[in-house]
Amino acid sequence: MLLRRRARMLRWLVPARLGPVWMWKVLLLFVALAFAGQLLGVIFNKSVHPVTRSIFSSPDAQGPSLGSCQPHNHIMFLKTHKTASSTVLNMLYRFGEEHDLRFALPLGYQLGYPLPFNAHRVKGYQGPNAVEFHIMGNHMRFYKPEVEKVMPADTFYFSIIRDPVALAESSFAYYKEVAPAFRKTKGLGDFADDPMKYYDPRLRNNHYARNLLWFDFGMDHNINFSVALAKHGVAMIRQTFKLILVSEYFDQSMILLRHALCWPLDAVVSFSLNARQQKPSNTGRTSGSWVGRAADIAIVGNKGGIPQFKALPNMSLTEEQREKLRRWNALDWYVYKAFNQTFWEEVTKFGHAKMEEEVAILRTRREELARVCLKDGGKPVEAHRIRDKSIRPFQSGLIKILGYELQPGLDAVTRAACLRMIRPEIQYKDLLDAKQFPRAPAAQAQPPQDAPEADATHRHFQFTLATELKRTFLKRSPQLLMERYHFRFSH
Ligand SMILES: Nc1ncnc2c1ncn2[C@@H]1O[C@H](COP(=O)(O)OS(=O)(=O)O)[C@@H](OP(=O)(O)O)[C@H]1O
Repeated sequence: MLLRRRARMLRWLVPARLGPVWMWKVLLLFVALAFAGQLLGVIFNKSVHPVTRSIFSSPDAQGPSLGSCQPHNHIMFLKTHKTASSTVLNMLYRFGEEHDLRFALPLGYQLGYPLPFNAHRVKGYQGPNAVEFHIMGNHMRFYKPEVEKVMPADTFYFSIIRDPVALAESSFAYYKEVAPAFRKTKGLGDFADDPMKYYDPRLRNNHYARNLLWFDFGMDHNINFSVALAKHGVAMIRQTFKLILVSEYFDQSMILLRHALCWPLDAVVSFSLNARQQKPSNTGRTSGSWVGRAADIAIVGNKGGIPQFKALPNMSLTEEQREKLRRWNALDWYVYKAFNQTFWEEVTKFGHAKMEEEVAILRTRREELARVCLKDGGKPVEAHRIRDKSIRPFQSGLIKILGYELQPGLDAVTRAACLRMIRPEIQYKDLLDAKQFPRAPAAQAQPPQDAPEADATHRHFQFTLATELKRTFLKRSPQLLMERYHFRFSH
């Protein structure tokens, strides 16, 4: 009796809770279809349209129409020092790599700098026009007859300049321990007050301290200033260089460059490379670069577990000292003013409204790419915070050169494109070198040939060498090592 009642209860409960069998069948069919759909979607997306998922293949990558031009691919960029030229070179590296172009790469890391350029400094050079080179852009002291041996006749020449005061700040911070004229000073203001007290034109590496732009363009940077001479220099530059970009108007420069080269928007979107760590000034003002205090210190080593400190150079400048620096760098100041004017004449020809519109598009695109590619919204970070050692920027002197960390979890295509945008110059050159000369020995294994220890490319050699020495030597005498190699380790 009791059993029968329980059985009746069960029969009532089960169908009521679980529903009829046909309903289960329909449900199962739905689940199976949904699963198959998901599976197909994944397979389809991965194997048929992998690229459509990447932000780099969105229509925004092309930017506003360029008309019916053909992209330039014979390009010579004179990479002037401390002018944002590494950011520009990164774009050339990216474009060349993506389009399988051939670079006129240096044997080491610079094209013979600071000696005037010689064609034999190019790796793989076999005589005039024997090999087709597309892009040349590493540091060199310009010397046209030799460049013309390497680059085809239809090459587009361009370069970049920066306000000589800002350039002096950047150069001072970077080459403080390298240029004798800077080494002896207490700070940049001290140098500006009386440059002749510290400057000896005969000393190696002092070109970093006076008319560095003029020097990089291949002219005599110690010659006394006269308007006639300066005009002649400007005319010489104009004869060869079709476009001179201005670091202070970097985004407008990129728009002019993109139209001159007929390149898609993404080719000129970049993240600033080689930036110094910003510091608040003691007056609360920043000068476009950091203005530190004499009391600022950097840890330069570790001796017996005790950190070793060194004072950071004093970078602060009064308005009077800024004016003195303009006078000291009078040739550069003249060049800057002349090409700044030319630049704005070009913008007028291009159209101010159109320029504003395209700059806004460029900035939006950069923000978009930064959000996708970079950790923490693209905030530059100190080298030792970058976990991937292969993308740590080179460190010079006591100041910190910042780099970027990639956003984790990117798909392979996006990651590769993002990585290109933040790969530091030295590592990028190595990568291109290895691609162009697959069986050749690594460049950094060679002893430096180009120039003295100040040569930025040799800094990498020093870095490599010092890294090897680090374990055995640093513990015993970090200070000695710092002085010998002029740089600070980024752990
Ligand atoms: N996009 C953009 N716009 C404006 N300024 C920029 C940009 N990218 C890099 N920079 C600044 O350029 C300075 C580094 O210049 P270079 O890369 O030419 O240096 S180097 O000669 O190759 O060492 C360095 O200047 P300082 O920070 O004043 O030292 C960079 O911050």
